[in-house]
Amino acid sequence: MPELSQIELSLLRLIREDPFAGQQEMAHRLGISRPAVAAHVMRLTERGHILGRGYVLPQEGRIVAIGGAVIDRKYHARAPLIAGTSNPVEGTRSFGGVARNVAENLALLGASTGFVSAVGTDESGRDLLRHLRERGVDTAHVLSLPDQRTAEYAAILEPGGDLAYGIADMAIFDALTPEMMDSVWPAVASASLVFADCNLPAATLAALIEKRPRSRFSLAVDAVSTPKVARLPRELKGIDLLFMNFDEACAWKNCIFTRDIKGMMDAANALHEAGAAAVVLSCGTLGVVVHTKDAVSHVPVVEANPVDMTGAGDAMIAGTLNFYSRNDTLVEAVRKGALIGSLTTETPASVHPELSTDFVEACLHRLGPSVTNGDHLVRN
Ligand SMILES: Nc1ncnc2c1ncn2[C@@H]1O[C@H](COP(=O)(O)OP(=O)(O)O)[C@@H](O)[C@H]1O
Ligand SMILES: O=c1[nH]cc([C@@H]2O[C@H](COP(=O)(O)O)[C@@H](O)[C@H]2O)c(=O)[nH]1
Repeated sequence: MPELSQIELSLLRLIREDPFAGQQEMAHRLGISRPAVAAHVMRLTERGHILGRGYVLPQEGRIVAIGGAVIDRKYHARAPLIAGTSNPVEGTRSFGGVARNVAENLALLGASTGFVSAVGTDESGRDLLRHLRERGVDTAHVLSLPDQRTAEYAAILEPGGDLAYGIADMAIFDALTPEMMDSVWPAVASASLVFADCNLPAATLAALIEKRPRSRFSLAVDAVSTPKVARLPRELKGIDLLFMNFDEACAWKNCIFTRDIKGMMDAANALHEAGAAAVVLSCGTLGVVVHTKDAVSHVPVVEANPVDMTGAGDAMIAGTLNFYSRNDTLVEAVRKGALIGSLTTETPASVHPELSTDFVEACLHRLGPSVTNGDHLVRN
C-alpha cells in the first residue's frame, strides 16, 4: 500500500476537522498553493482516501465484495448417483455466488459490507438484492440489467453432500467490465479490503490487480472453480491474499501436486512464488495451508457432520476476512474461518442462517488450542 506523504496526511486531518473548508483556506493553512491542494485532493480521491465532492472520508474497516450473484439450485441425491439415467433427488433453491455468499457472511458477522455485481431485473434478481439489503449489505453498486437473466448455478450432490456436478449459467457477468468497475471506483477504492472472485472477466481481474498498488485497500481474490482459475494472470503480484482449493491450484499450475499436506504446501508455495503475498489453500478434510512471506502453517479441519458442502469455502473466506480485518493474525483468522466453513457444511443452506459473532464465539470450543504468532493485516 503506498505511503501517504506528510502533506497528504495533514490535508486529510484538515478535512476531517473541517470538511467544509475551501481549497484556498486549506492552501493557506498548509502553506502551499491552491492548485497544489487541488492536485493532492485529486490523487487522494483516485486512491480512495476521499470519496468525492464535499470531501467525504471513507468509513474505516469497510469490505467490498466484487463478483458473482447467483441463484443456486441444489439437487440432493437420495442414493449414490448413476450416470446416464434419471436419479431421484430432493431439490432446493437458495441465493449463491461466491462474492454474494462472502458478502452475506460478512454482514452476518457485523462487517460493514458493500457488494458490486450484476443481476437481471427478473424476479430472481430482485429477490436476491432484497435479501442482501435485509442482511445489511450495501447493494447500491449492483447493476440491474433489463435484458439479461440473473446467473444460475445447479449443484448435483451425492447423498453425503459432496458435489458430483456443478453447472454454471453466468453470461451476465460479462457486463462486469473494467469500464463498469471504473464507474463505481470511488466505492471500491475507499474500502479497507476488496474481495474479488473469478466470476469477473480476466480483464477486470487484471485491472483490479494493476490498480491495487496505487490504492489504499488490500486485495483478496478467490479462484471460484477449476475452469475460472484460468482467468487469473500468471503473475500474481498485487494480490495480498489468494484463496484457492487444492484442485484449483493444480489447474492454475497445470500440474498434479500430491493430495496430502506436503502437496498442499508445495501448491501454496508455487502460488506465493508467482507473487501472491499470502495464500490460503484448502483441501476439504485435509484442512487449510496458510503461506505467508514468513511462515507456512497447517490448520486442521474442524470435525463436522456435513449435509451439504455448498458455500462452505465461501464461509471460510468470509470468516478469514472478517477476523483478519479485525486484527487477528492471518492464521488465527483462518482457524475461525475454517470453523465457520465446517459449521456451514452442517446446514443445507449456502450461508449458515444462525451465523453471528456470538454464534462463532459459542462454537470456539470446537477448535483446538490457539496459535498467537503471525502477521496482522497491515492497515493505514
Ligand atoms: N468434510 C468436511 N468436514 C468439515 N468441514 C469441511 C469439510 N469439507 C469442507 N469443509 C469446510 O469447508 C472449507 C472449504 O472446503 P474445501 O473443500 O477445501 O473448499 P471448496 O468448498 O472451495 O471446494 C474447509 O476449509 C472447511 O472449513
Ligand atoms: O462459476 C461459478 N460456480 C459456482 C459459484 C458459486 O459457488 C458457490 C459454492 O461455492 P463453494 O461450495 O465452493 O463454497 C455457490 O453458491 C455457487 O453459486 C459461482 O459463483 N460461480
